[in-house]
Amino acid sequence: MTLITIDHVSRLFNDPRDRKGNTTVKALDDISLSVGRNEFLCLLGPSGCGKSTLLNMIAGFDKPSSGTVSVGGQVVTAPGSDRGFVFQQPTLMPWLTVWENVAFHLTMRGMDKRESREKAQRFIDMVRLTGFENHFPSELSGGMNQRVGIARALLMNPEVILMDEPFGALDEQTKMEMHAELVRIWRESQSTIVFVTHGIDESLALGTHVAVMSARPGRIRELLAIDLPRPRDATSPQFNDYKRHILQMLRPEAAVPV
Ligand SMILES: Nc1ncnc2c1ncn2[C@@H]1O[C@H](COP(=O)(O)OP(=O)(O)OP(=O)(O)O)[C@@H](O)[C@H]1O
Repeated sequence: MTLITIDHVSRLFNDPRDRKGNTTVKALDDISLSVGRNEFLCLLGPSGCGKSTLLNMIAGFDKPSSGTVSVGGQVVTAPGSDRGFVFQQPTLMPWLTVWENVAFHLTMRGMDKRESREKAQRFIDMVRLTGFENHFPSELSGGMNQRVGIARALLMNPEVILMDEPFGALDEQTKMEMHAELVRIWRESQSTIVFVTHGIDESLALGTHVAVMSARPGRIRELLAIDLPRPRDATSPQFNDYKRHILQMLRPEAAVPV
């Protein structure tokens, strides 16, 4: 069943180099895409192809210049609690503990401390931070802080989790561990994920689908359904067949001057 529909979406920005605002930059050009419930879609493409712009429009942080984005049949006009967002940096409050960060949205809504603490625990356990509830972000590793950000997004029980290169700053080993954790969390929470990355391996490690985007103006070159068993083996011939296919799609892009 379709949960997210991106229907002929284009996005023009004023060219920041033109102070008078007479020229525009086309970041996205006529994107149409559907994401089914419980799918894990990776948006993959070179830097500047508009991945974050598209994700921000699903989140309701930005609006299309033309076309529409709908989630659950409703046209997106603003952020909403049906969509959780995990940023590249975890954006935690350094003066709050792990559980206070996870429960942030609940306490903001006026829920009492005991109840919000209880609600937060389930998600702290889900991201395997049990025992770290009273630690501060500065006492945790980058990967652990990112888990706090994921738990905070999950707590609102969103239909969709939107993730903008959340593991970009992590080392390879931690990134691989986080991939396994995220797949487990995705299955356990039965959520739908849209995940932005420029890593081919990352997209193939995670996605049920990979939307390969072209360099600016961003278009969908191909939507691939990834038919690989989990846990995914990055050394398997099938994994490398997908990788070769994507590389071939992206290769001519490298030659296009930006
Ligand atoms: N607010 C803005 N004003 C002007 N141009 C913008 C704005 N936001 C994005 N752009 C331009 O739109 C294009 C797409 O940007 P976007 O950040 O969505 O790309 P991306 O694929 O996420 O890149 P990266 O992987 O480097 O984060 C870029 O050329 C960028 O310069």
